[in-house]
Amino acid sequence: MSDKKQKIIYTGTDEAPLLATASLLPIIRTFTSAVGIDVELSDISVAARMLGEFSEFLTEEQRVPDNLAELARLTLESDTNIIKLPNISASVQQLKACIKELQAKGYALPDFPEDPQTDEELQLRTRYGKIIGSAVNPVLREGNSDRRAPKAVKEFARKHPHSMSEWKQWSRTHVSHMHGGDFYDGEQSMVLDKDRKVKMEVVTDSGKTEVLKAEIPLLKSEIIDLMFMSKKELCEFYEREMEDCRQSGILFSLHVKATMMKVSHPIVFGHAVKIYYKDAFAKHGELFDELGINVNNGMATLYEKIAELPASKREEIERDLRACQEHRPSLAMVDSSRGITNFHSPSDVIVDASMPAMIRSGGQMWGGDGKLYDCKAVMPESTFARIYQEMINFCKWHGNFDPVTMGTVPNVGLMAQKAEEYGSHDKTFETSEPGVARITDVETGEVLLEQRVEEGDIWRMCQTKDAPIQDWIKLAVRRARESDTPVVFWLDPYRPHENELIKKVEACLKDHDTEGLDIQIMSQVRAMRYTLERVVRGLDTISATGNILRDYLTDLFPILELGTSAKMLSIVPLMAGGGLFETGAGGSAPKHVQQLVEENHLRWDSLGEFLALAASIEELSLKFDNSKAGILASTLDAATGRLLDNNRSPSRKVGELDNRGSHFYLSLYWAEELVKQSADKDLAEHFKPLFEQLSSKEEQIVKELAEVQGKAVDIGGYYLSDPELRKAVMRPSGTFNEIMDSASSS
Ligand SMILES: NC(=O)C1=CN([C@@H]2O[C@H](COP(=O)(O)OP(=O)(O)OC[C@H]3O[C@@H](n4cnc5c(N)ncnc54)[C@H](OP(=O)(O)O)[C@@H]3O)[C@@H](O)[C@H]2O)C=CC1
Ligand SMILES: O=C(O)CCC(=O)C(=O)O
Ligand SMILES: [Mg+2]
Repeated sequence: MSDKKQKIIYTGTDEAPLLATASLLPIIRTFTSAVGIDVELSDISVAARMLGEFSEFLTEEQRVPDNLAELARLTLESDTNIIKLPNISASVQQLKACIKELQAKGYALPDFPEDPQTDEELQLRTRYGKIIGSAVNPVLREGNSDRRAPKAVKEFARKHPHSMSEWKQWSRTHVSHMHGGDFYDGEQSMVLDKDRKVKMEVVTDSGKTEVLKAEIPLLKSEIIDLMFMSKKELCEFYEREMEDCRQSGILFSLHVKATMMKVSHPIVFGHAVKIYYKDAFAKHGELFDELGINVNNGMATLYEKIAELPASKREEIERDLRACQEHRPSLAMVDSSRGITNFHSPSDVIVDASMPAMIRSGGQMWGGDGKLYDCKAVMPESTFARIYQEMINFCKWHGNFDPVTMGTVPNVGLMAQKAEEYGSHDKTFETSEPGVARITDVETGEVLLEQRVEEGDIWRMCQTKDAPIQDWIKLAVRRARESDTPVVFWLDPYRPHENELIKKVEACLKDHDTEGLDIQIMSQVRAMRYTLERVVRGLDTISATGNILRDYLTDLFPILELGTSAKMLSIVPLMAGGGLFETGAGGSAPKHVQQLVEENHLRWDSLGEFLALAASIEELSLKFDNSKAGILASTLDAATGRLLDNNRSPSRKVGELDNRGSHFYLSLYWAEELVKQSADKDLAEHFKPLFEQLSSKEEQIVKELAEVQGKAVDIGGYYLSDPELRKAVMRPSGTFNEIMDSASSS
């Protein structure tokens, strides 16, 4: 065994995963300390990131280190091993709520400048912008992604299938996307002939040259793309689709990813809201501007701002908004009991999760009356929307999928170094004047790519470096070999960017041993159809995709196959040699916190954490030749399998086993598996007392964990809860705590 320090960095995040960590982390440490592995907690919650960014506003004692920057640095080192739990990708509303909570707790943070005017406000806006949206994952992802349902999880889903609503052939649900004027339509792409520095600029019709990004360093062989979305065509599209939806009497639902596409999608969302409430905006637009209302952040901000107006004015606006609804389609609801529609916030409906949920529900979403209806799922950008229509066609024809018999679709996703659209937000702009948008070589003045844009168009540049592409292809070949499963590269030859990728894939595959492997390249719609034909026959197919489809497919298939993406194994082999282990592919489940606070029951399932932990320990065992760690990893996997088989996962109902109870059973089974194994006698001896105590006290511990439920609890905050209160709530069994604490010190 090597002498180097063996360490796992476990991320402290937000909401349900953070609560679960208060219970699980001490348990993990009890086990890993026996094999020489340290587990260090690194707080990267929204609150911690905010405090890290604005230290100059804080007192000495209030300051915290910039943990995310440190983790980003570590991803470039070969020994790094990080377990990354889901975190909040904050909307503006969430950001403001976090600022308010921290200010109330005595942190003198500046207010969020909603409508920045002065230089100082613009600077603050930029700094807060770093915390908004998907600000963690892209920074840590210095590798491509390998996401799959582990065998035990898939088998469990087959034995205990989740509910699936029926698809009717006569369902009117469908996807609507633009057929022109979108990013797909206007894309241009090129591969760099040499290292260059470029700038992004618009030469306006009025004769100005606006430099929007002064210098972007590019490397030889990387792919760059230039694309735009026409405001005019987007608005015409919305108008047409809203009218079509009204006539057909189904729900209008808009599916965007405003968290990850944090510049473009709020704008795309805002236009939908403004078209829907067109007459009210025509009448009150000036007042809305004066009030600093920006509906790109959702109707919630509008209602909040007009609440400050005199009652008569507010009522007039509300009446006018309601009048618009009369000749518009009904909106899909996020929470019909509270009247929260799809337009409330751009981050309430997140496409990767919302479309699978709709497909799982037989193509229906909730209407304002709390009943389910068919819907028009609007995804303006056509590039990836078509895969959902293909799946809907398949469901209408074949009926819903059956989790008992369906095959599995693991994914190998190109995402390293902010690949493709998901790395483009610092290179995305809304044009203020018509002109020519172009990418120009800073040194030679050579124009590499250019296209015409009009006022209000969204234009952007995407980058995909060559090393991540080569690594992605290698990973796909490796996964095909290791799992003996066919791979389909989902690449569309009609899209310039993907056409360049196809050339690279074809060339690179020649350098790999692909003897006996089934590797194909298909455009997205064909790839979906091909994969689904196999899925219904119980056959497995790896999807090798770009970054957006990685995100979409690793929610879509897991939600259909397993009921949730939280049960996925999600590994990011870092290109520098380390490992990033993401827990599941799901989010941070805000509803779970509400339930805990109201009735002291946490239904968060830590299965994703268990799977990631085993993979993380396994990697350390290989890297440091630590055979004991290898046993710890394999016994953890065995314990997780038993947890599933014995139905010790959290229940949704108060009074029944919850997250904390499932952690107890994991400890019990893990200790037992360690005692049962014969490969390392010392390890078996070490864990024997722990196993004996846990098993003899099982009844009492489960009773203590159940007894506390049913009453409201205080964790001292939402974004910055109190660690002591969190610990008290999440570790309520004195008997269990005593056993675990004494085992870790022994
Ligand atoms: N990797 C990351 O860091 C990611 C972060 N996010 C962020 O998470 C937040 C919420 O996103 P949202 O789209 O609502 O998606 P979530 O995945 O958080 O939740 C959707 C629903 O899935 C179920 N669910 C998800 N995970 C679990 C789990 N571990 N145990 C039990 N049930 C689970 C819950 O259903 P039920 O209510 O029925 O219990 C939950 O309400 C946002 O801030 C988003 O940006 C989203 C995706 C990935
Ligand atoms: O970082 C985020 O906001 C979401 C990430 C995500 O959905 C994913 O990687 O699957
Ligand atoms: Mg996702």
